[in-house]
Amino acid sequence: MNMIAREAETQMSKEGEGAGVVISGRGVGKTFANGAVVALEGASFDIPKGDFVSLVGPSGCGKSTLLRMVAGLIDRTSGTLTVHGQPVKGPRRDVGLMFQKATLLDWRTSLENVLLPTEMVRKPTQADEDEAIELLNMVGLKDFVFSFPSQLSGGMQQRVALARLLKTGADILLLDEPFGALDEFTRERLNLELMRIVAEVKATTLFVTHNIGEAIFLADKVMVMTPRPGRLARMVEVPFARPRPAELQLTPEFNALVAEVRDILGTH
Ligand SMILES: Nc1ncnc2c1ncn2[C@@H]1O[C@H](COP(=O)(O)OP(=O)(O)OP(=O)(O)O)[C@@H](O)[C@H]1O
Repeated sequence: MNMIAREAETQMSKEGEGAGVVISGRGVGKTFANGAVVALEGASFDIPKGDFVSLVGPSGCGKSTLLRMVAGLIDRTSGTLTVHGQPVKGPRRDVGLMFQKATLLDWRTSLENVLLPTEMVRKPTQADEDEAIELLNMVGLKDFVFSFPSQLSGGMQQRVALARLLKTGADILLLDEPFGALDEFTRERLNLELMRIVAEVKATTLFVTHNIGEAIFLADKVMVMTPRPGRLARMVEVPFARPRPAELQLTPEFNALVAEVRDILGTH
């Protein structure tokens, strides 16, 4: 990145912090294969502290790419991107990522899996263990603290992964279709719990999904993306008060917003 871009990034980060913005992008772009594949182009956005933002868009529009750039796993090709006012240069402790597949270690219990990120940096203490058990309680696995992944359903494994993510202490959660591989019933239940948990830990959350209803139901804002090249088409505000009962999804107001997002995506 050149000097001017770095200065602009620093200036922008100061402005962003003042406004309580946690993640900020200006003209963020990413190409692969020496520019042959434009995964994302010109994405500009501000995500305030504590917001839940859903990313929706067709397959290949750059949702995961954007998430990976925010996580510092891949570098951007253009634009500026800051987290907590600092240019993203690599993975950060306060940013945690969760994928569709839980990637738990089979030979470790739920508790031992949740303690893994702590073990990477130091020897876990009794307080760490207590906190891990509390987090497993929070995600509804009180009775499965000493179970192994093979003894858990897919939904339960994702719950362990969520507890493991929370144990890192990250206050920015990047969730890439975390419940996408689960059946609809389990997914809906986990979504309700996720809403409760992120509010409880006051996390700022970016949540990728293909499901428009789910995106709206969970979020304060929906980032609607369009493909080839991936662009941020609109940031749609979700006006519904919290806590949100599941029945909200049956109301005309909710369905009107679903229709609006479909319109932007051109999927009517
Ligand atoms: N490492 C890579 N090398 C080459 N092309 C890539 C790479 N990663 C992503 N792409 C391309 O960039 C574009 C955006 O991919 P990305 O995975 O971000 O989309 P997505 O919106 O998350 O898709 P999906 O909803 O299917 O997960 C796609 O065209 C994809 O093929």
